[in-house]
Amino acid sequence: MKNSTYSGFYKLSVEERLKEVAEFANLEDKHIKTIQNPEVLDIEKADNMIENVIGRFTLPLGVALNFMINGKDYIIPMVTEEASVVAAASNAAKLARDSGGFYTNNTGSIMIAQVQVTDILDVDYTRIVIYEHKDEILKICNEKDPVLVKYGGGAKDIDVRIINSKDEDFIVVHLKVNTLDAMGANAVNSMAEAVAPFIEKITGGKVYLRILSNLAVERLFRSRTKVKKEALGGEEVVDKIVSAYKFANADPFRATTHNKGIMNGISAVVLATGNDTRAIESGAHSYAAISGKYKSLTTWQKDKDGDLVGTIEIPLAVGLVGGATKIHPVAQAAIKILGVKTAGELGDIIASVGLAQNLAAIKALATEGIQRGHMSLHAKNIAVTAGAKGEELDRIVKKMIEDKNINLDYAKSLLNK
Ligand SMILES: CC(C)(COP(=O)([O-])OP(=O)([O-])OC[C@H]1O[C@@H](n2cnc3c(N)ncnc32)[C@H](O)[C@@H]1OP(=O)([O-])[O-])[C@@H](O)C(=O)NCCC(=O)NCCSC(=O)C[C@@](C)(O)CC(=O)[O-]
Ligand SMILES: NC(=O)C1=CN([C@@H]2O[C@H](COP(=O)(O)OP(=O)(O)OC[C@H]3O[C@@H](n4cnc5c(N)ncnc54)[C@H](OP(=O)(O)O)[C@@H]3O)[C@@H](O)[C@H]2O)C=CC1
Repeated sequence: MKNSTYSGFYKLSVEERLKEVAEFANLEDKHIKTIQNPEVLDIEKADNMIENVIGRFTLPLGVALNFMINGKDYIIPMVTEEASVVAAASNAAKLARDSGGFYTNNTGSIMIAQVQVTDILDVDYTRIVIYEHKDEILKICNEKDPVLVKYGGGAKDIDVRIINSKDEDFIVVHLKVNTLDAMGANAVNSMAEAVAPFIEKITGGKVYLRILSNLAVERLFRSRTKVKKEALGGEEVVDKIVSAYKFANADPFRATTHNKGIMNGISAVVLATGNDTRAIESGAHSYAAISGKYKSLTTWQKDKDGDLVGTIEIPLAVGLVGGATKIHPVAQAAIKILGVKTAGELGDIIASVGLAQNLAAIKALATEGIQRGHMSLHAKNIAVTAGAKGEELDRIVKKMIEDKNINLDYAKSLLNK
């Protein structure tokens, strides 16, 4: 069985690391060449991805190690501009490994599209009329995407909600669509637009907005983990981590930063796999506030043995088909590294990375503080900004950490010396 645990992986050269990952994931030559070549997103492809293209923007692709999820080992590709994120994820996954790593479940791939119906006086009566036409509504939606239906997906159900706004009451029809392995935005938006004339006909109202909701409450991913107190440095550390969680859950100012730490990991995998980071970010923060108060997306508690147990529950509309996932060559290589076959498996992994990322951050915060680990890795960025290269760079980083003086002025003065 494949093992994603490596000690000191970061001490290898870039080429050696890629070789290890290639062996683990059985990467083909084309994937290796893609990862090695920053020019791989050719300008024609880029020009077709967005508008007014004038070039490309490259970011580092790293891998988080040590992840065991549902008994399977994964190496996790992450794209981020922030130092210490990848190290922290690997660190936490290593802590969780002794107790089996992460265990997940999810609610499936139902996306919601909203059709807003206005100019209706008798909203309660009309709501019931719309439900009577559910089968016709679903039929019109499904005619729009026979491919999705062929694979077992498509529009499955509706909800009809009355929204009380300040000026008027209106109706919003939710189309609930199983988008299978697609993120599904284009798929459900097409359905919402196709069904709008029929909804106008049966209600006598006027349809305005027809668009998906990024609050994907029927696409929830859950992950749990347990970390032995010994791995954390004792029960006292468990208590400190639980207390850090309680702070986040009680105070939106802290919860925002706590959840930003979770998204450090989540957005990095979402980006690496060519998925839509804004869709995931907006859904996550909205879900964190679903009770009416903005809270932590994770929970941390002490179990009867004094060990730390944690959970995450988060909407994750990620896909393997569609969007940039199928266009961006590095995203395809990232999917190959993960070895995932379904969007559900990808979501399970991403939720687990979020939980791990949060564990690393709050462990550091609750004990030694964030600066030692984070700033020692960030020191490399500072030394590069100062103009250091090669062996000189390593020496300057070492000296800044030793002297606990990690800033640009000091890096420049060391370089001049
Ligand atoms: C930074 C570490 C990992 C240092 O880690 P360490 O404490 O020095 O521990 P270690 O040297 O024993 O290393 C443990 C493992 O970490 C990994 N690791 C260790 N060093 C490296 C490295 N250079 N490159 C790659 N991986 C590394 C690696 O897996 C290693 O195992 P090994 O390979 O040695 O068997 C630790 O201090 C940590 O996890 N800190 C948390 C850092 C963090 O959360 N950064 C995110 C940015 S800060 C932020 O934006 C979010 C925040 C904090 O505001 C969120 C919040 O407030 O909740
Ligand atoms: N608010 C938001 O978040 C919005 C996001 N977007 C963007 O939409 C894009 C994602 O849209 P999405 O609908 O996923 O992309 P696509 O429309 O590109 O892909 C989905 C389509 O792929 C086909 N398909 C083939 N195999 C499968 C399978 N196994 N499972 C599911 N579908 C399959 C389906 O039918 P068929 O072949 O007939 O197409 C399906 O409709 C992202 O780029 C996102 O950024 C767009 C608007 C708003």
